[in-house]
Amino acid sequence: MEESPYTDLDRPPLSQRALTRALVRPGSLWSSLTVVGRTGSTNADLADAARAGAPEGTVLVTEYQSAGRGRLGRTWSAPPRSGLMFSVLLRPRVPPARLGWLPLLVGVAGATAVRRIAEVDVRLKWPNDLLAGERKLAGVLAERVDSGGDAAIVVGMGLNVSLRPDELPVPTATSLAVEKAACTDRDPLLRAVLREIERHYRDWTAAGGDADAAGLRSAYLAASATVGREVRVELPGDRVLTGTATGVDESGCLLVRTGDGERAVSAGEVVHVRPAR
Ligand SMILES: O=C(O)CCCC[C@@H]1SC[C@@H]2NC(=O)N[C@@H]21
Repeated sequence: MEESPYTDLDRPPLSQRALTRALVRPGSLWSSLTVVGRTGSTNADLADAARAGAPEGTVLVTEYQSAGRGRLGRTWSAPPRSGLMFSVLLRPRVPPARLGWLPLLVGVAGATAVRRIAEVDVRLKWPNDLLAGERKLAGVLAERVDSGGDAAIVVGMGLNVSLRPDELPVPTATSLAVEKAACTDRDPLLRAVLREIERHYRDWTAAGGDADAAGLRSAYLAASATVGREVRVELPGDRVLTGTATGVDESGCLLVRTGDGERAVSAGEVVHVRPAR
């Protein structure tokens, strides 16, 4: 088996038993919760499980990933037990045009949980990066899986928890420890994130994926660090868009007012230029 490049195991493990007892209950969205010591990517594992017919609400958590996936073809890595890295399998019955709100929903849930448990003031860079100041604390990757029938979507989150400054993957990243969080215990953090996802997901699916009716758009805008700012958006295919971010549409696209009118962006890397006046 491929060895981890890290030797520092001076960090407490997650408790599958306690997490399962707290989260996997009759009537709960979460149907099973598994913690593994290591894997390639929890998103890849749950995509395989989805194709094999795994039910909605399957949760996979890992202490270490050797091939963690990020948005836009990037990677995600962290020393063992230093972060929260998990994926959930969801099968939302909402119109396909509204599915773009699901990763935003998970971002809102993460931000709420981190604020409450860790007492760190986080905001969301569109679509769903959790920022402390302008530095990235967590990211979300949603991947659609073709498993026949309803849409199956695997949503994964990586949250930097106890990484020291020298362990951060890039200078623009941060961790709860670096931000002097009130709590860096991953069990309560994971419980809070999953409970927040469940709460928003129930409201959103009950509203047929309508982000306004579910109160999701207002929650997202309240947490947004992007809307109202001047932005540069690096679009797929080396194109760049500049303008002012004005909102998020019913599909979860970022609306940007440019010199040529308003554009709806469905994918890309946002760079905050400076506050809009
Ligand atoms: O900001 C990003 O680019 C998204 C990062 C998402 C990382 C998480 S870690 C758990 C899950 N499994 C993966 O392979 N990726 C996501």
